[in-house]
Amino acid sequence: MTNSIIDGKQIAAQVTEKVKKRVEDLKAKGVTPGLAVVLVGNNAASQTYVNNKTKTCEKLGMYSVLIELDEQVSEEELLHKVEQLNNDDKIHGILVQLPLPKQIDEDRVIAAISPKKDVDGFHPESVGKMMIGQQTFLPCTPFGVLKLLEYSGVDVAGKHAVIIGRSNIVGKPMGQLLLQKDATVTYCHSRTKDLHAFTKQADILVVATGRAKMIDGSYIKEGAVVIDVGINRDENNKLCGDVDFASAQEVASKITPVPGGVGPMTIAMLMENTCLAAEITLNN
Ligand SMILES: NC(=O)C1=CN([C@@H]2O[C@H](COP(=O)(O)OP(=O)(O)OC[C@H]3O[C@@H](n4cnc5c(N)ncnc54)[C@H](OP(=O)(O)O)[C@@H]3O)[C@@H](O)[C@H]2O)C=CC1
Ligand SMILES: Nc1nc(=O)c2c([nH]1)NC[C@@H]1CN(c3ccc(C(=O)N[C@@H](CCC(=O)O)C(=O)O)cc3)C=[N+]21
Ligand SMILES: [Mg+2]
Repeated sequence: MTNSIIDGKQIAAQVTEKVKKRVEDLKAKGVTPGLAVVLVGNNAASQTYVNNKTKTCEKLGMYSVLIELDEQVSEEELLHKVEQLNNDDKIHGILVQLPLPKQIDEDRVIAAISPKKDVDGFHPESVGKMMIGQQTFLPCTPFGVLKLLEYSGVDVAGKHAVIIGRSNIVGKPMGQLLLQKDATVTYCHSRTKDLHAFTKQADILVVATGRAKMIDGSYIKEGAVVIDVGINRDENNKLCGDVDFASAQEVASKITPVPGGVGPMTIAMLMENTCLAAEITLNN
């Protein structure tokens, strides 16, 4: 198969270049887009993503604050913090890094974020609007995958898209967004019987399971487009996806690597959403 590797880092750079111009316009009008990232506890992986987010903000001339709370923080304290950020005019976007420790009800925290500042697109109001095709903040990872496909010249309409994974933050919204682009969508998950039978029919295969290298070339139809959302560590502690890249690229026509695929797009779309949030406040 003559395949091409989808360069997520490069496409993310193109997306953020456009955001940078919008940030300059906003600043000329007296508004600096601001993002608050709330990190509870000191999970090493979360720390990396969170650092990427605040670094990218700075590069684009955006304002960013990182709020680090103790692993033991109470739900009440966290909700109080979110409320402060909701009322802070310098902050246009709020992201509470997931997962949260077990004493905290994630649904309550997400629901407490003002939908106007919900740049993750996880609030029930945002999810509902997305479902019915109304303008809203789209969740960054699936939104980033749509952009990757668009920039790579993959036409989604009429294609069979198979999503492995049905989480609220990746799999579920991914299927909805592809459906809105006129794909025929199949969801697979841990209870799916005969996964092969479904994946082998996929023109576009999106893998978001959190299982290192579980999808090898044998699951993939010749010429399919393969999008690997997974971020895992392999036996040598090296970053790897949910797809076994070496065997998958033998059969795929286009494939995303890990790192350098979906991850950088997630960050780019977060920047775009934050910029959009600031533009909306300026126009209201
Ligand atoms: N690149 C990026 O920007 C991002 C990457 N990620 C990464 O993407 C991956 C998925 O994340 P997330 O959606 O949050 O994970 P979750 O653990 O919330 O969901 C995993 C999904 O995969 C399904 N699944 C698990 N094992 C299998 C299996 N053997 N066969 C079929 N389906 C299976 C589960 O099914 P069931 O529902 O039945 O349990 C579930 O729906 C992780 O590696 C994560 O680190 C996540 C967010 C952003
Ligand atoms: N409220 C919330 N919103 C999120 O968007 C969210 C979250 N919680 N919790 C965790 C997941 C994971 N996630 C990633 C973001 C960037 C990379 C990323 O930048 N990856 C790079 C490098 C990764 C590295 O070097 O470790 C790459 O794949 O090339 C990865 C994963 C966002 N998430
Ligand atoms: Mg919890």
